Amino acid sequence: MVIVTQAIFRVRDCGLGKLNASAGVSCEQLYSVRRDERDPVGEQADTRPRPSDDTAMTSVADYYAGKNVLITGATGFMGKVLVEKLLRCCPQVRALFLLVRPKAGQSMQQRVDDMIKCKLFDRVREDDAHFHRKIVPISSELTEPGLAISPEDADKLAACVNIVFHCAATIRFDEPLKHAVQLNVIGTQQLLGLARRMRHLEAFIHISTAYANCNRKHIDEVIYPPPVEPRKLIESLEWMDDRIVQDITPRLIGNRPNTYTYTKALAEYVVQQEQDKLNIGIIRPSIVGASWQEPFPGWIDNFNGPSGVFIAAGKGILRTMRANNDAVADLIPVDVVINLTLAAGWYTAVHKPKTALVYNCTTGGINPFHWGEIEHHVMSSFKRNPLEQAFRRPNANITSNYLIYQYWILVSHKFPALLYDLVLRLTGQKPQMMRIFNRLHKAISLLEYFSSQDWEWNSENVNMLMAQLSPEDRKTFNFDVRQLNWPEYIENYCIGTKKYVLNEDMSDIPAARQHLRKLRNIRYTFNTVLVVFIWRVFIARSQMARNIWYFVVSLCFKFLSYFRASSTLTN
Ligand SMILES: CCCCCCCCCCCCCCCC(=O)SCCNC(=O)CCNC(=O)[C@H](O)C(C)(C)COP(=O)(O)OP(=O)(O)OC[C@H]1O[C@@H](n2cnc3c(N)ncnc32)[C@H](O)[C@@H]1OP(=O)(O)O
Ligand SMILES: NC(=O)C1=CN([C@@H]2O[C@H](COP(=O)(O)OP(=O)(O)OC[C@H]3O[C@@H](n4cnc5c(N)ncnc54)[C@H](OP(=O)(O)O)[C@@H]3O)[C@@H](O)[C@H]2O)C=CC1
Repeated sequence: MVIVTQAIFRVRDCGLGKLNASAGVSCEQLYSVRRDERDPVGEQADTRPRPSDDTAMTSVADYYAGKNVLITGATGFMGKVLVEKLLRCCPQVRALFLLVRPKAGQSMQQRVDDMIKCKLFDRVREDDAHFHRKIVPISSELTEPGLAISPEDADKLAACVNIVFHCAATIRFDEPLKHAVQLNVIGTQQLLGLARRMRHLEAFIHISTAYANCNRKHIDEVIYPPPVEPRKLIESLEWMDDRIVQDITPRLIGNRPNTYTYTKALAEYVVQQEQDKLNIGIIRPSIVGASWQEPFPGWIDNFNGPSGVFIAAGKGILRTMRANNDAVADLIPVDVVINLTLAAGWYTAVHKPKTALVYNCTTGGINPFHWGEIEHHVMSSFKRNPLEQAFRRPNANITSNYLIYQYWILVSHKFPALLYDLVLRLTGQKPQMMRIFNRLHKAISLLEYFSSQDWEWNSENVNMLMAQLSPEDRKTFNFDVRQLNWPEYIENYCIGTKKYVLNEDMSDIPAARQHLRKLRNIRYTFNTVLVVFIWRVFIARSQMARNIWYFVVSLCFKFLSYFRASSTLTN
């Protein structure tokens, strides 16, 4: 409560801040500190923002040359890809200021060091072994007053930053409303407050979601009126205790499925309020999946959205899910989203649109693919490239029928889990399968809203942006999803979950295939034993079943004798 109150005061303070508020520390002073220890290019780099007349004709990479970029959420899935792409394709970028919080006993510096060691950065490392010198981590917790940035750092940022990419958010579908508001709405307000202090800011790019307005079927590239005035909501949450907030959350979010989409809609409105003072672009990606092409196909590092479902299906745990076979699966590769984001940053800074431009970054209207097709390709891909130690052979079926779904949950999830746990108990081990299934059921129940229906997104601004790019930039910052070959993409996606999420070795595939064959044989044996057992029980109890059995057996016998006789005659 105290945090919310302080945050609101801070936001109000920020609201009074003037665009050119004195930062107290100059950009040169910042680099006098950083240059010695980290930034060898600092001497030559030009920190002054370029006038838009000069930049109007520049390429995207040229625009970012010499710029100081601030990124929130850089340790997240999309943030990492953004950092990588900027460093690789805009090598003249001056510095990347990453707002990072210490987490799980690690300092922000350790977290950034770990992040840049990961495979995602291999290509950047090849090009420039010292790329880390351009990265300047800034300690920040977005839910704290003033983003918990030290006054010195805040002054430095105000003096230097040219472009802001705001990626940080809570993307959990079960986030309590208060926390979702604190991060997604108040955090955004506070960042805008800081942005208003940035004397050389040219663009503020906010990452939203295509589902911010999922209560509508047709979604244009406009900011719709918010479900509630954010200020009023923030004021109310200030005095309400968590229990009350929990009780009223369903009524507040109305026909949106969760606090995530609700708070992202509020955040868009909050960002829009600044369009008179800042050059703003809003990116709305749909369901962000593994990379399509860059830095290499299939890169993914988390269980969010479809990735967790694919892995659970590949491991043979997930056998069914509620989804509409014919609904459009609006997946968008992460590299496409990042390319569009960087291009939008360039366009916003150079062309300075009068109002905030929204970019619906989706595939459904351009190159549609459906959940039924996804199911087919995911299953066949995991049969070709199996995951290690699968629980059962991959075989998931999606259905939109509630009763069929419940039937499969019982027969294919709960019954095997009970059986497996029984075996574990009997062998003196801790039962675990039922617990895993309960967590899986919670996850898929939160996703089914998105897989059971489809939406139509207008993408005029995306088309306009593409038309503005030079042919060269259209290749380097490619977001033309018409070229996306879905079966190939899904295959790489599944392999990516194996390699990068589960850290499995591709050389183990023969052993994994052998394991699947073993599971198939176990299944055949189990099914045969089951059928014989049921039949035996049935025969023992019913005269009619016995008669049918004798009839079938005698028929088979006659059939065999006939064949034997006819083959003797022909010989
Ligand atoms: C072949 C079939 C084709 C059909 C395929 C249809 C796919 C249909 C996708 C629609 C997707 C819409 C996406 C909207 C697009 C945005 O705008 S937002 C971005 C997406 N955001 C998310 O996906 C966040 C969703 N996740 C959550 O909210 C939380 O992780 C959950 C699901 C509530 C679970 O929270 P938790 O219990 O606190 O714990 P957490 O550590 O997060 O995860 C617990 C377990 O659930 C598992 N899990 C987490 N996420 C998932 C997941 N997505 N799936 C499975 N398991 C998961 C974890 O692996 C973990 O397992 P264990 O390692 O414990 O065994
Ligand atoms: N993934 C998807 O399918 C989609 C995502 N989006 C949007 O894209 C953006 C990025 O999503 P994605 O990369 O997938 O999300 P991730 O969950 O992977 O990353 C979230 C980032 O936000 C940071 N963050 C969270 N809480 C705080 C905090 N209190 N203070 C500082 N930083 C914080 C995280 O830091 P830390 O590492 O410290 O936790 C992390 O870097 C979000 O705005 C999301 O709404 C939109 C559509 C789809």
